[in-house]
Parts: sequence; C-alpha cells; structure tokens
Amino acid sequence: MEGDLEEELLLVETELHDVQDQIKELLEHQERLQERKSHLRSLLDGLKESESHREENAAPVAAEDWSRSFEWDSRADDIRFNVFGISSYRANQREIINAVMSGRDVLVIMAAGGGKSLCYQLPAVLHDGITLVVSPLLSLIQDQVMGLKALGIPAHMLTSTTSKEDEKFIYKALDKGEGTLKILYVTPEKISKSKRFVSKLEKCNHGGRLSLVAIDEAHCCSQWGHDFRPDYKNLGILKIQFPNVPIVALTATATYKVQMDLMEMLHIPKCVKFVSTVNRPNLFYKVHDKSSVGKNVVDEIADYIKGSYPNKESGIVYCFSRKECEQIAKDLRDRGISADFYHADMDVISRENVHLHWSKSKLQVIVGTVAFGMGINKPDVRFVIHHSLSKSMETYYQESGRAGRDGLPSECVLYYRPGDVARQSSMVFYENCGLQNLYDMVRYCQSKKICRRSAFFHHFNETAQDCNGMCDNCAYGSEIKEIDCSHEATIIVSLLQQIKEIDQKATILQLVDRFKSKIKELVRSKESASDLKKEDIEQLIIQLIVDRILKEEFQHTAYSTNAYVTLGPLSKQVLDGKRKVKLEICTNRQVSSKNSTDKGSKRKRVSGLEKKLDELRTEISSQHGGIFPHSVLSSEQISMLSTQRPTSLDELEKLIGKMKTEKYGAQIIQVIQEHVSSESSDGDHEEFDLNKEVKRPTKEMVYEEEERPRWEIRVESPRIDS
Ligand SMILES: Nc1ncnc2c1ncn2[C@@H]1O[C@H](COP(=O)(O)OP(=O)(O)OP(=O)(O)O)[C@@H](O)[C@H]1O
Ligand SMILES: [Mg+2]
Repeated sequence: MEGDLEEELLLVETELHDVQDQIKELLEHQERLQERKSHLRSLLDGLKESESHREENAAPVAAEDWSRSFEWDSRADDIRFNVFGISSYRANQREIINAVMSGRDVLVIMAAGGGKSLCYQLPAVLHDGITLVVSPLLSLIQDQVMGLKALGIPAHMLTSTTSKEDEKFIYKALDKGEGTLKILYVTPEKISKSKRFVSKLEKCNHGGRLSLVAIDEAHCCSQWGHDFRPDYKNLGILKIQFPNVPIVALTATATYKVQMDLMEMLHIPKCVKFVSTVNRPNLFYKVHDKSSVGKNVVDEIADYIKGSYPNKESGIVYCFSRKECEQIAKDLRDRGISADFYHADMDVISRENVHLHWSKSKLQVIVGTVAFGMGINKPDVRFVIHHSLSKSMETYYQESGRAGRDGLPSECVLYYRPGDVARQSSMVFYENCGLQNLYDMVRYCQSKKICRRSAFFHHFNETAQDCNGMCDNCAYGSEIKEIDCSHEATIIVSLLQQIKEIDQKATILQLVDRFKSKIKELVRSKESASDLKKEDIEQLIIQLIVDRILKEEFQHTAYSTNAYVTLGPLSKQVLDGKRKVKLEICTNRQVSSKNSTDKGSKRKRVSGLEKKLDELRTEISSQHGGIFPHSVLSSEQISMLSTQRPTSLDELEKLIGKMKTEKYGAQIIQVIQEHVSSESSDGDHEEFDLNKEVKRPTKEMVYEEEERPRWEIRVESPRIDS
C-alpha cells in the first residue's frame, strides 16, 4: 500500500515537472509574441503615418512646395558654389534649405553622407545672425569647425577645449554682437549645464541675432535610438526659451518611434519632415564565407585590401572584441598594411591620435570595435569590412554606412560563419528585442538568394528599390539547388529531446558532434545517411534557431554567459512531419566570388593627374595645420579637375568656386600645368590602372581548390517572426 502511494507520488511529481516545463515554455513564447506584437504595432503605426503624410503631400498646398523659387535662390546658389565649392544640390537639400530659410522647424532624416551639414550651414551663412549647432562629440565639432574655417566661414566652438580668450570672444559676440561669429558649435552639456552660456544665448536672441538652431545627430535625443545621450533630453528648453527661432533637427536614421519621440522632446510638433531613402546606391554589399581558421581569415582580408586598394585608400575593419581588434591590427601590419586599433579600453589621447592619423590618410586602416562609431566624418572611406556579424541590421547599416560618404563607389564586406552567432547572442539576449534583432542580421548573412539591400528596406520599413547589381546576391546569378533537409532537422530535434530527457544541455558545437556520431551510427546500421559537412550542420542548426524550431538558452557562470541550444516552440512540427526544411545549395558561389571584387567596387582607373592632385591636397592640408585633405579638394573635385584640366584661375573658379580658387588655385594650376607638360614631353598619355599595380589576391585560387557546394536552409512553412 505504502509502496503504491510512493510510486503514484513519484508519477505525479514527474508529471508536475513536465507541466511546469510546458508552462515555462508557453510563458516564454507569450513574452516573445508580446515583443513581436509591439514591434509590429510600431511598424504599422509608422506605415499609417507615412501613408497619411504621402496623402498630405499629395494635396496641392502651395505654401509647402519647397522646390519653387524663393527670394534667396541666387544668393544661396552663389554661396553653395563659391563658398562651399559644391556644384549642384543633392536630393532634398534645396527643399530643406528653403524650409529652414522660411522659418519653419524642420526634421531631416537623410542617410549617412547624404549631405545634412549643408542643410544648416548654408542657411547659417545666408542669415544675418548666428546659428547655434548642437553636436554630440568633440571630434565631430572640431572637424566641422576646421572645415568651415578652411572655407573662410567664421565658425567657432564652445567646449571644454576652448581657450579663455576664445570663450571671451564668443561671449562678446553673443552678448553684444561684436566680432564676426556665424556658426557656433556646442555639445549638449553646454546647454544643460552652463547657466552662463544660456543667459548669453538669451541676450543674443533678445538682440535679434540668434537666427537658427541646428541639432545634429538628433536621434541621440531618444532612448529608442541607437546612441542615446542623456544631455540631449534637455534640448527641449531651446524651443521654450527661444520660441521664435527655427529648429532644424538632423539624423541619418530614425524609426517612426524615434521620430515621434524627438519631435515631442524638442517641442517641434508642427515641423516639416523630410525623409530621404535609406538606400546608399554607391555601396556594394557582400557576405563572404569565413574560415574557421583565424589565420586564413586575416590572410583573406589582407589579400583583399592589398589587391583591391593598392593606392592605400582608407578603410575600416570592425571586430567583435577589444582583444580581437588589437590582434587583427597587428596581423594586418605583419602583412604590410598600415593599420592600427581603436577601442573603448584605450585612453582618450591614444584614441584621438589613431583617429586623426587615419582622417588625414596617414594610416590606411582602423581596426575598431563598435566604440569606433559616431563622429567618423571621413568622406572617402572606400571599404568597411566586418570581421564578424553585427548585433543587428541597424548596427550593420550604421557601421557599413561609414563607407562612401562622398557618394563614390565603395564596398561593405561581411565575413560570416555560423560559429560567430553564439558569441553575439550571449551578449544581446538580455536586451529588449536583442535576439530578434540579431536573428534578422543572421538571416541577412545566411541568405544566398535575396537581395542584400532588400533587408535594409524591410528593416527601415521602406518600399524596395532596384539594387542595380550592387550586392553579391544580385550581381552573380548563383545556381541554387534546393534539397530537402527535413530528415537531418528531425534527427537534430530528436537528439535535443534525448538530451533534455536526461537533464543535460548542449552547445551548438556539442550538438554538431552528436549529430555526426548519430549519422555514423545510422550509416553503420544502413538506416540513413547525410552529406552535410560540419559548417553546413552548423548553418542548419542556426537556421533552425532563427526559424524557432530550436532556441537558444543562456546560463551565467562566474566569468561568462554560455549559450546552449534546446527545443523551440515549433520543434514538434518538424517531428510530426508537418514542416519541411529545405536546403539551398549554391553550386558556383566560389567561382562567383572571384568576380565580386571587380564588379563590387566598380573601381575606375585613376589617372596620374588625380594621383598628383591627391598628393597636393595632402601637402596643403599639412601646410595649413589642422585641415583635412578632403576639405581642400573632395575626391569628386579631383576627378573633375583631372578631366577638365583648367589652365587659368578663371577656368578653375568656374569648377570649384571662388573660395577654394583664392586659397589653393595657384598650386592646383601649377600641378595641372606640370603634369600636362610632362605628358607632352614624354609622349605618355597613358593612365594607369590601379587594379594592375598589385598582383590580384590569391584567395580566388584558394577558393577554387577548396571548391564545394554551399548550403542555405529555408523552412517552408510561413515564418511567424519575420
Ligand atoms: N550637393 C553636394 N554635392 C557634392 N558633395 C556634397 C554635397 N553635399 C554634401 N556633399 C559632401 O558629402 C559629404 C558628406 O556630407 P555630410 O558630412 O554633410 O553628410 P551627413 O549627411 O551629415 O552624413 P552623416 O550622417 O554621416 O554625418 C561631405 O564630404 C560633403 O562635402
Ligand atoms: Mg553629419
């Protein structure tokens, strides 16, 4: 009797355990669905808002036609060309400038490198009074002030580095309108912490001399944005103190939620909003399979940089950890590339030194962690390489977007291996939507068929645009074969079930090993077989996680967080045969990747004259103390000068405007004349091809030797979380 009762008690306890497990799983599922629900809601709200906005725009409201002619048109054109040396406006710039000049509050969302600075700098020069610019970083402010001064615009900054003498000058200009001050840059702390400064601003406004407030990198206002700065929250006082002064807030990316947030915080509910596309048509996106051997990865990256950029064009390599970034910088140096590292563990001075060297093109490559972020103003970054995947599409868009801000063709290359996913997931799982964001990034990396750009359009809730063959998946019509991999998926799910039954856990690597042993066993007993290689099994497991057939679980130890893989909410569907898992085999990927370098960058031939003008701008930049080479002449201007070859200062002025001609015209004309006469004396008109200078990388050969089919996994049933 007693034995029976004990036995039943044990059974009930076991069943209770099971029920508790199920409840736990259901609660987790509920939580994920709630997260997804709120994400979808905000996407939907965004869509509705942009639709109603489109309808509003469709209505013929004459006052809101910002592309019509305005009284300041000819003055604006003159300043654009003769002061800034810019020959034509880019998309939306003129309309934004007109809205700002009309005294409206304006919100500008324009991709990195789109040309947001001109949208407040040109009105600042057009206006009689002073423009206050709030910018989050000292380095950004220094770059901007230096660039403006080089153009002859009286720009100053009031920061912790400002000398007493300069401070006095600035305060006098604000207070009494003495001296010439057009643009004043400050950090947000100045507004939230310095009563003295705010009272001087009040006087300036009282005297009718505060004409515009610009808030750059405005997404920092919102804690939903990616770079939230608490001091940005206090910028709301600007509209309260100076209700008649128009505010222009600018940012490269802001989701609908962030836009709403910052309009509310800055008290600009009726602002005119300009949203430009997130598309960066000059960027070529590609994902490379990453070797599991660290040395091979660095070899490949070094070959790629040396082969594709023999003229030492600037680039960035992003790494996962500080240690890794120091190591990769050393490895690249050992392979003859001028590279240095940048991460949060360095002191400020060393970090600034590295950044400055790179900005002046004295260092080719910065190997950085995410800490190398906002504040990178260099327009001619030709490549951004990711040594491993980013934690979200948003982060990847920001980081890769630092390439090609000057609008010239540039490349964004990501080295992906499934093994890197767990490293990221154990860091992000506690963040709000952290895993979901990471899995979106994983989908981008694993996809071998879908246009890379479409992932950005999808993420930023924008209608898709043509990629024009500017991503690896669009550029090479890889032959993709589909094979059914449901059998392998079933084995993986069953293995995890067994592991769970004995109260154990498995990491992805352990699961791969178990899978391989199981397959061997099945082959021996002639029950079944599988051709999947280790990398393919890893890829399959990751895809099953992303598609919620499996899931990751995390456990903290004293030193780290370990990621394990276990059964996900949809695992039963696979076991019951209700869900098929398909693998896509890409048969010619490696042969294709050979072409990728050529197609990707669309690199043009660089003429001897372009090279000389590039050397001249570097020389002038060091002669003029702090200014950057690109502030002397942009790459676009160099290219134009080398084709047009002006012979006099008058001709030059028609190409690069008055200001730059006055400052550097004589030297530029001299270089052009010397080049032309050396050409005629040599009879040598040949331009040289950068791509021929250095032997092409050997990686293609390695690829060909190792050639094997690559796999991609696709689950057929509709995906819940996409
Ligand atoms: N209309 C134009 N024509 C040619 N070049 C331009 C034009 N407008 C801006 N530029 C150049 O494009 C580069 C990027 O401009 P800017 O720094 O204003 O970008 P941004 O939109 O502020 O980007 P980020 O979000 O990265 O700060 C600069 O070198 C700038 O001189
Ligand atoms: Mg900017």
